[in-house]
Amino acid sequence: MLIIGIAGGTGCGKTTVVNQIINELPQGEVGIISQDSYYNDLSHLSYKERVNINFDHPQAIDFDLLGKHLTKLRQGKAIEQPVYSFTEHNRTKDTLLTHPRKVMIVEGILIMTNPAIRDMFDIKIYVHADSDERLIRRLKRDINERGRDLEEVLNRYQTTLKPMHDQFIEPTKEYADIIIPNNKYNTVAVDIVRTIINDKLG
Ligand SMILES: Nc1ncnc2c1ncn2[C@@H]1O[C@H](COP(=O)(O)OP(=O)(O)O)[C@@H](O)[C@H]1O
Ligand SMILES: Nc1ccn([C@@H]2O[C@H](COP(=O)(O)O)[C@@H](O)[C@H]2O)c(=O)n1
Repeated sequence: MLIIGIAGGTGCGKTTVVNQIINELPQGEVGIISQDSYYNDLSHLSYKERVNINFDHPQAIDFDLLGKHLTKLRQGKAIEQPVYSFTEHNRTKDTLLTHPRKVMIVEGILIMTNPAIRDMFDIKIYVHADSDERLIRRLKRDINERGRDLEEVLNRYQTTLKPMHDQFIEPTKEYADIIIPNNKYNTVAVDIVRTIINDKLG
């Protein structure tokens, strides 16, 4: 199994790049794990308390569970990937049965901040987009798809998102084997990663 980690700040285009990579690859050969599925279970907190959580700090992630799941997948065993709700700020009761594949892609803002998780990646990719571009994308996406408003996104940006990005996320760029510039759609970089994966798939 080849495990590829794809990190980068919010709105840089990780999910989009992953979808572009797997598009045109044989179905059933590549699996996806999203870091968002591994936000800590916050069922013990009220909605009001959950809203105030710093979701951009490494401590917001259940890296133990993510590590256990990646180990199981490497052993050829299926896992029950949690399903996350951005409107509830919590895991749902659902899980997604995720089977091991020849290539597993793990994507998320904080996945390279944890040394044990980082070590599990055979290839580490960092997607870069400038912070103004990321903020614009995030505003549009969170308002259109994640039930947020302008005030919420800007407030979160100033209080946690930007400081956590500078402190924890951007520094993980130094661990990357490949950095994908993504201010514009980057089909060349996507093709290169797809070629590497195709090689592995034989
Ligand atoms: N290169 C790009 N140029 C313009 N918009 C993009 C680009 N890549 C992604 N987007 C858009 O930006 C938003 C955030 O992208 P997404 O892939 O969800 O980022 P991430 O997973 O890194 O947070 C989405 O609405 C997506 O369609
Ligand atoms: N309840 C939550 C949990 C996380 N976020 C934000 O999601 C961002 C990470 O996801 P991307 O798809 O953008 O990589 C992160 O910046 C958190 O602030 C949230 O808004 N609400």
